[in-house]
Amino acid sequence: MFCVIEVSELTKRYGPKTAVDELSFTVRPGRVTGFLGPNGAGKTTTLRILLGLVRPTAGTATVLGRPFRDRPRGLRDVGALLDAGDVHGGRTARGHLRFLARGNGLPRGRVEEVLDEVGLTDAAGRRIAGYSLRMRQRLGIAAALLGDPPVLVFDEPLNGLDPEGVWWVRGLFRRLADEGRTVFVSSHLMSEMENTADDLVVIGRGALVAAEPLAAFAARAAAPVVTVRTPEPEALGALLTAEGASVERGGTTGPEQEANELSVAGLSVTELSVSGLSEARIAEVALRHGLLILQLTPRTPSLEAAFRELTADHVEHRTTPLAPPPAADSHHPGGPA
Ligand SMILES: Nc1ncnc2c1ncn2[C@@H]1O[C@H](COP(=O)(O)OP(=O)(O)OP(=O)(O)O)[C@@H](O)[C@H]1O
Repeated sequence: MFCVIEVSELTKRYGPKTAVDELSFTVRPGRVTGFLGPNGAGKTTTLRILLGLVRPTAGTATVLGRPFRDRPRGLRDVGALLDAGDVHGGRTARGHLRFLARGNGLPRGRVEEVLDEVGLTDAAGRRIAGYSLRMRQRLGIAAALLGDPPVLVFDEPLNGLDPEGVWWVRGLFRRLADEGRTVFVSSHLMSEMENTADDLVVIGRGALVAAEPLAAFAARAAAPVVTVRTPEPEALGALLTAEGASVERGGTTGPEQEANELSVAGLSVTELSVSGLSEARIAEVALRHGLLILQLTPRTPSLEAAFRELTADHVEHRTTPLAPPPAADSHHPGGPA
């Protein structure tokens, strides 16, 4: 299978801090791939390495088979939005895009096309300093589209967009992917990717957590769990496990806490969390063995909850303020390593 972006054993250390940790994944064309991870997971660092702005400590990151630094075609090969705030505020949007077009040997007419595409034509003569974050995001997307590139990389492009803007960006990504381009989009929110991405690359603390189609991630990580309340947890639990389910035992309530007929019978009730079997199958197993079930409640965790759970061990707890990044090998845009 041809993969446009290939990251292999990539590591980036800043002093004692490992920002990216032996990370390997691939990104395919014709798909929108979400690059997900909690804040500080290493997404921006990975994207900056991919775009040749930061040098890795070890490993490789290639675009179309070569490191980005070795690509002379610039914006014609890869369009990127890294930081929407990283533009000269004194320029107009049109001036900024013309400057980029000139530097990349692109025709001037292309500037008007992308301004129109992102809906900035009317505001194109205004200084960028007066732009809202939303307008800057659109301008950043226009710059990424300028060279009509086959590969597009966006760092948190939905940040600061209103619902209409999010809807528009989603449509744009879909169209770009449908045209056969590679669209790689980072976010720290699964809710943003849920209706946007075809594939997911999930990282935590710089390391890979999952790389698979969104549908596979949903089926695996957000599989339905059935809560079963029963006075016969051992027997039922063993039977369900034998049927292939995975069973977790929850709390038990005694007869005095059960405000129903069971309190009369003097039974304690235990809650089991069962995954891997439907409620109908669970009920059928219980019936077949004459076991009493009091309640069967299916629940499907949200994808956001599944993502948070998966990356919970990988969340960086910033209890002390971060030291400003060193000037060399800057984390901030505009300072290639
Ligand atoms: N230049 C730098 N110097 C020191 N540490 C850095 C530098 N750049 C990034 N880091 C650290 O590396 C880790 C990964 O940061 P990175 O910005 O890549 O994460 P992220 O997933 O993009 O998170 P966010 O969404 O918060 O930007 C963080 O702990 C960050 O503080």
